[in-house]
Amino acid sequence: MTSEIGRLASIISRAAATIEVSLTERGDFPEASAVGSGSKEVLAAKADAIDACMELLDQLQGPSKCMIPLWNGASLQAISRHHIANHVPIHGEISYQDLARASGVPVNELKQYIRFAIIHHRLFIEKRNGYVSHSAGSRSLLEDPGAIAGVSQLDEWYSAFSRTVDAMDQFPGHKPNETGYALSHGNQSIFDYLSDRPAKAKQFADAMQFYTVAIPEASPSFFLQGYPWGDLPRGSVVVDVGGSDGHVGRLIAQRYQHINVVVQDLEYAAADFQAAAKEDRNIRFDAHDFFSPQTVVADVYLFRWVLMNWADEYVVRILQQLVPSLRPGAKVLVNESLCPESGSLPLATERYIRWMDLLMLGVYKSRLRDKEDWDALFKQADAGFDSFQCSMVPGSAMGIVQAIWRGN
Ligand SMILES: C[S@@+](CC[C@H](N)C(=O)[O-])C[C@H]1O[C@@H](n2cnc3c(N)ncnc32)[C@H](O)[C@@H]1O
Repeated sequence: MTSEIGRLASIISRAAATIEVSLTERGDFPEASAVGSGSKEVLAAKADAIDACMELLDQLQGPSKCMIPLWNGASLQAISRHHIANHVPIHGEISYQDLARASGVPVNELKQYIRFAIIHHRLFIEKRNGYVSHSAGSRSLLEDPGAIAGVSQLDEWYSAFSRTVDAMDQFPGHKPNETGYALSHGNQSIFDYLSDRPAKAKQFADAMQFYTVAIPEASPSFFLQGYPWGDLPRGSVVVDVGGSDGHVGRLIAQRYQHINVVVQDLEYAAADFQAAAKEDRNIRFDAHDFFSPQTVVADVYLFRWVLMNWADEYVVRILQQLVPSLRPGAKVLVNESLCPESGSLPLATERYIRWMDLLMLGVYKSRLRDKEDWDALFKQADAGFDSFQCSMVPGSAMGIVQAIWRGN
């Protein structure tokens, strides 16, 4: 009989063989190319290997070690705040002393941050003792604005994580300015904080886009494929509510040119939308606060990664604001992770979803929801919402919730 450890090891070795064949056939073999690309078969093999590796590691380490995560966000905080990657030459290396002088970070602390990042985040390499060079990851912090924003945003969140329980103990309610984020950001809710700081707002919008690329399970491509956009009649209107700079609305508009997309967000996002604008004619931006009555009559109202930012009482109010513009047959779509039963999903997927769930708690005092939660919220918002459907998109960590307005 094979032990659990043997079973996991053989999953890994079978998956590795599939990946290796594909890489050899493609002729590119550096380890980095194993990330994020490949045929359906290869992607499935990678997912199997990742899940089995995580499980095997935990089993080998045992319960005590699992209780003590070797995690500390200070290294990423320092690297991002002090733009440390910018001071490391693209080719070649720099001594810790010179890097300390260039970045303004004291040399001993710099070594601590960088050596943590090398081993935990695969950022930088020390090919020669005392000299720092770029890894693929740290180089992206030099060249890729999305990666820079994504890591900088983690800096904002890290302080919020550490105040999550304080906020729960201090404030029994769910107001956006009574969160771990608010406690660590001058008692401002995240959206008030961003409204007052355009550069941080841009960073937030860029980070949202980066996480959809860096975390393949969160890619909007699943949503594009998993919903029958092509069946919507010519001239249909889709409102992307809380659509930020329009990065998802633009994907819909570009792929389905017969649809007109209206991206709505707070005033501050208008500049980000304009900056990201392409030549598309079938998309526009409207400044709109979703706590005020909806003014655009549309066929579909989309909330992607939006309602999970709000506690139940706010979600009900947001949905109610749609009612004046809803016509029979109009659809409301929610695209975000659904709260799964414990142990019901592959390990890596569930870990990502639980991370997201606690992020929602720390930053917004909100949560991810399951099908029953969504049914109840739509019914509470208005009895005119009907025909609930709730599904996970295969391969993704995101769900699609749909309610249809039958009228009142
Ligand atoms: C987590 S982001 C998601 C953005 C985008 N839908 C995506 O998928 O990346 C939430 C968005 O809700 C917007 N938002 C927050 N409060 C809002 C309000 N009262 N009215 C309209 N948009 C709001 C924020 O500005 C932000 O762009």
